[in-house]
Amino acid sequence: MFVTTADAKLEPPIITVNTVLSLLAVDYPTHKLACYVSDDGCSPLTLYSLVEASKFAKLWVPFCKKYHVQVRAPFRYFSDNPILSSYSPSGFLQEWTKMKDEYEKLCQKIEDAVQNLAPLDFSRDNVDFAHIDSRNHPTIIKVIWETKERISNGLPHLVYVAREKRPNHSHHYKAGAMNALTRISGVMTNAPFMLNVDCDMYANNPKIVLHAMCLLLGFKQEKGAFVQFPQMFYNILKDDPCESKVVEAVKKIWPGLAGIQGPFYAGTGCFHRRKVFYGSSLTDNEGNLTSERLNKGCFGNSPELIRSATQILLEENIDQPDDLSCAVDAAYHVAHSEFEHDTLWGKKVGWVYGSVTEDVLTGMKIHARGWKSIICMPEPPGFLGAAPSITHVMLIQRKRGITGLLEILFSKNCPIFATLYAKLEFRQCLAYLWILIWGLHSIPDLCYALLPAYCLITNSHFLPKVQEPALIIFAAVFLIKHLNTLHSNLDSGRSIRAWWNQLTVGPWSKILSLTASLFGVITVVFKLLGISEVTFEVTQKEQNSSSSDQEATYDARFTFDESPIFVPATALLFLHFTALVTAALGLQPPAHGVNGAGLGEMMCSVWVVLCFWPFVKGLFGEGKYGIPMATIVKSAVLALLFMHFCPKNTTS
Ligand SMILES: O=c1ccn([C@@H]2O[C@H](COP(=O)(O)OP(=O)(O)O[C@H]3O[C@H](CO)[C@@H](O)[C@H](O)[C@H]3O)[C@@H](O)[C@H]2O)c(=O)[nH]1
Ligand SMILES: [Mn+2]
Repeated sequence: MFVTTADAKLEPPIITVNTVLSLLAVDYPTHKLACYVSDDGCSPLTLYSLVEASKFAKLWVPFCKKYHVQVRAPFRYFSDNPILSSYSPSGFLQEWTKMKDEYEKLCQKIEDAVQNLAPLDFSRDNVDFAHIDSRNHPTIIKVIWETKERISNGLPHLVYVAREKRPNHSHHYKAGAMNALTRISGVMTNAPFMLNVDCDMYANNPKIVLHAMCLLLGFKQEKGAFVQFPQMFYNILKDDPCESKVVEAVKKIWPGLAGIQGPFYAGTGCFHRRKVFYGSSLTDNEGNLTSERLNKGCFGNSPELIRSATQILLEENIDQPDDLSCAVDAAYHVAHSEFEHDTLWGKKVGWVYGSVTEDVLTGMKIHARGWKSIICMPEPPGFLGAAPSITHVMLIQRKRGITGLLEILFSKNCPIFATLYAKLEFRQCLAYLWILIWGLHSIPDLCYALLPAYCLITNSHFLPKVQEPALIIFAAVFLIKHLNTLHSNLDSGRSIRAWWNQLTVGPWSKILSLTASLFGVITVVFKLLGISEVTFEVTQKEQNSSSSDQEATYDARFTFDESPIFVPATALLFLHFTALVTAALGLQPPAHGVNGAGLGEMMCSVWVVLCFWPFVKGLFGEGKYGIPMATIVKSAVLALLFMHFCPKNTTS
């Protein structure tokens, strides 16, 4: 079980701790489990929090198992009061209260450490954390808890890992972290299956491992490379228009994919077959695994790793070390920043490098070797995470996503090649293309958003006039589109209210498109031109335990900063204001006959302004709710430039 975290500030340790606790408490023989936490931030706070959490886990895990607790992430569990029915076993309430006390103490300790109130006690290990720079440090591996006795109802192993980082070595962000974890766990415990989650995705269903094992084991012919649980969120508001997208994906697109080669790998909430990461193809029969493929050039210079990989590939019995500490030296060796040098890691072995959406890329490479993937949607959902509630975070996330997907599209990893030269099925390829070109929508979106303003300013038209019957076609398209969303909303059991939100806030998708997606496209163009590098910006995570206190509306959540990402949309708005004023006052000389702009263009222009309503509010907002002056000036300049280049209509 792998958990990744990268920054103790953006990803508060208490969130990671909750995820880890929910994993330590799953229903499965514990001596078969181990939990590894990768900390790319190399923060003593994270380690301290995990050490404290492991002490709490000794009470928490037995409590969960004794009372069959469903949600085993304490912050979620304690956010509801216990349902005390006549069935509550005697003593439950006392234990519940005690557990809640203990959890609050744990939170307090972590909070104190974060606020720098309590000195962190690393008397044994302080050498490691002295003068740590998170971008330049040696490997730190700490076995926080080790199950000595092989009993099935104890605590799983818990290991903290901060892989070596050096400024002159690319660490490949999350993909690099996953590869380091794969190797470290390979030499330490070498389980044939690996679960990975982001630090904010807790296990919401204690039976997840059993569900996944049912799908991965016990078939005569194994086909499934990984079992993906859909990415779901706990803090989605009622009638949230963003939810409708998620629901649609889960209800329609994922099951659709399941009929081809299976769902995409979503980067979190996924159980992988380890041997797939070691390069095994579906049709490889054991004979293909010659020792030549298991050499240093492939896996790197670690005899322990090669031995463990051999056991996995040949499906031999796995010899687990009696004592994890014996394996720590080997683990340090494989976590070295230079270890991957001249090996196939990141290419044919492990998570694939070359995109900030390493998940889609890695999943595609697995499908290209002929494997299938499996979707698993138990009730209650397997994993839940926090959806970003501030727009700013959403924009970063979307921009990174779009960038990563386009990186794949414009590289040798493009799925078309995988279909032509490897085993990616044609329809699966189409599915990948469908998602990879997502960001390119922003270009037509931009053109369409400019069109009405352009027409009003130059007094030309793109729509038929009111009296022309052709207008019906346009009106009908508009109507049908919205009736269709209404239908799909009602179909998935959501209210008319949700549909209305989608209609009014739905233009959000336009905002995202003309801010984040557009910048994603620009980032990729810059990368292709060799002007700049793409980096993985980690998103801010927050812990909101109950959704009821989140009555905030979407507009109220819209925050701005100096980032250039807001410039195009603001400029667009200025343009439409100018256009509408021009048209209303009839400042443009009328064009010949019926060729001028008409009601249609006006309505479209108003519609664009409505779509960007949060920006209109932003113009008048204050503090983080207002668009900064610098952005306004830049946008105004951009809008003026556009108007300058509009062809002038001269009266003749
Ligand atoms: O250098 C890094 C950067 C990130 N992470 C971890 O990567 C995860 C995802 O980062 P986050 O900022 O939360 O990005 P999201 O957009 O929420 O992530 C989605 O998109 C990513 C890229 O497609 C996938 O890797 C994730 O699994 C998927 O949840 C987090 O656990 C981070 O700690 C690292 O371990 N090392
Ligand atoms: Mn995330």
